[in-house]
Amino acid sequence: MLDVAQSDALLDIRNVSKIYGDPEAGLVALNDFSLQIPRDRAEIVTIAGESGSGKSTLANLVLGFTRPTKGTITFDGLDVGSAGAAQMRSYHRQVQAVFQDPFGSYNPFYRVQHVFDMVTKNFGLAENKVQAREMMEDALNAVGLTGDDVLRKYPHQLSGGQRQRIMMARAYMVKPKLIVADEPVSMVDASLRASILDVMMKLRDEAGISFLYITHDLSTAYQIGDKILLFYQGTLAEEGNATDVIANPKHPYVQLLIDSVPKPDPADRWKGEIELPAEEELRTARAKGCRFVPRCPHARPACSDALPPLYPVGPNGHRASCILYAPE
Ligand SMILES: Nc1ncnc2c1ncn2[C@@H]1O[C@H](COP(=O)(O)OP(=O)(O)OP(=O)(O)O)[C@@H](O)[C@H]1O
Repeated sequence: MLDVAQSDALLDIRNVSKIYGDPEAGLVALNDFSLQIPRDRAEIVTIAGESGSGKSTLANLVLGFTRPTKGTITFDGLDVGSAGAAQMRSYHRQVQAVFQDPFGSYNPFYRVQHVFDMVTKNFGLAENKVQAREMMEDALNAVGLTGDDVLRKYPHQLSGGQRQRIMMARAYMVKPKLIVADEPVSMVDASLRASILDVMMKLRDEAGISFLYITHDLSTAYQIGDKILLFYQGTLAEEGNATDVIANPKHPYVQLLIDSVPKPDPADRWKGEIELPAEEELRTARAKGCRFVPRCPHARPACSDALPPLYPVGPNGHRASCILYAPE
């Protein structure tokens, strides 16, 4: 993966940690994380990992809903962690969000039209009603829907896939540079999932919109094929091109997750009598080592001394945070 120079990045996350509670001893939801999304080409960056691995924390940080404990997030030169209300307003024109089950928070008595009226009003998108309607049609067409079909309907009259596409259309209407999509496909079945992925890829390729795509589902990341980052308990375990990582995972956690590797060599296992700390202890700001030690078939004493850096393990920026790959 290319390491985009700071000035070239659209989104530039540098050494960001989010610690809940005491900064010295609290729970580390995200640990020393860096990511750059380039300005000159749109890409879909998949963030994957188990429940509690820090994915939503990252989404909330990027959206400015919560601030980093350490590190900086800049977008087009704006320091998202310290921006004021007016700056955040213009920021949210450029960075939109699509969440799972978005209609859960909408009034079921409003027609779909209301969702679009609100976004048009809030962001001052149109000069008049005719222009607003044209923009709605354009946005709905971009996600494979038409206005007459959906605008007059109530949320419960739509399928899960239609609701998600409507939320993509709503985000697209604002013409953002980045969409943070937190589990946009989790509520829908496999065939509709593919159609939402098609929408994301179309918006990437035709509208130049990048995505931070947060999911539990590795098969969708594989279909998209851009960059993937796999989190384990707030730390980045492995990153690279999705096809490389999924075909050839290197971090023992990612190997387990993908379950595509032969059983580890028994001779390689830690055989000594060691007392393993509770996993929550490994997440506190005082913890030093790799958080995967209690579950890792390759664990050795050095793994508890320090969290390994990301070592190169393959082409296209494929890197893994595991001492198995430390240079001799
Ligand atoms: N406001 C908060 N206060 C304290 N701890 C929190 C808070 N928000 C999240 N956490 C903790 O931070 C860790 C990461 O949570 P996060 O929601 O980012 O994980 P996730 O990967 O998005 O999980 P899921 O897939 O279940 O949504 C978890 O241990 C969670 O309990």
